[in-house]
Amino acid sequence: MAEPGQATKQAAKQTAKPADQPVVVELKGVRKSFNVGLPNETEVLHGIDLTLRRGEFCAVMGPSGSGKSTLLNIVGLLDRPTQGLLKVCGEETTALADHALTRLRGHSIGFVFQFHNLLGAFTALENVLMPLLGDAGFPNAAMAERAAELLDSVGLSPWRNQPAGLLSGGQQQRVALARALAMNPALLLADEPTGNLDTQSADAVFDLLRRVNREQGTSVLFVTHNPELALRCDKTIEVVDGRVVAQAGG
Ligand SMILES: Nc1ncnc2c1ncn2[C@@H]1O[C@H](COP(=O)(O)OP(=O)(O)OP(=O)(O)O)[C@@H](O)[C@H]1O
Repeated sequence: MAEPGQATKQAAKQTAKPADQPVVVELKGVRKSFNVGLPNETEVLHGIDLTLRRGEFCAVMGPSGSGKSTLLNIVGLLDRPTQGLLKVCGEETTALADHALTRLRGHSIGFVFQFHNLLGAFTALENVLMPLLGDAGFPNAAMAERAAELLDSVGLSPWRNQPAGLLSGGQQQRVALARALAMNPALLLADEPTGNLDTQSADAVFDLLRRVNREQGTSVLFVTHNPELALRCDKTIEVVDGRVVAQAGG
């Protein structure tokens, strides 16, 4: 069992990415409360500052209930901060209308979750096609080709016509990653994508994330409870009780 802070200290020793890359995500004093105005109002994030640059791969660690998913939901524009500033891909988001947030999210952000939310009765290929469809009712040849390429890039070409529900957990997570990459997002948010997998499958999914990050310059926020995987990231932040208590690397 790693000591608290060990992962962040060791990550600091790793080589940092160049600091002159453009900023993809910037949070300043972000606070989040739930049940605002009700007797059970609770502040879960207490003023988070965070900068993520193009091509940076940042682990987010911290105990259960510390606010990691809440933070990812805010960065992913699925939820709004109660206070503070959030810039995504250079756009200040806090004053944006819902439809503008949806547009920015769709073009700039890919999500991979612990429970990958694939449609089990649909094939691997169909799952990857979903975000490419947009308003189109049916996929065109270019969409089908892109989905096939994405599945190939995660090593799943032979399984493209398998119903997703029949694939192994690791394979399903790779389909989820291919789906998240469909729109070529600048930012990938991964909330414990390896949490449900055996060590070998977790390593394979992590290696894929790392490869995408290195080859395409995708910035990644990667929530994990696994200190060994955190050590392989460019930087690590530790969130405890809604505050960033340690930051290393970057
Ligand atoms: N919609 C909500 N309404 C009220 N409280 C919430 C809501 N979502 C999260 N919380 C609370 O916010 C706190 C932080 O939750 P969050 O899921 O962000 O933690 P976490 O660090 O991701 O935990 P885990 O590692 O277990 O996934 C918890 O106390 C949780 O109960």
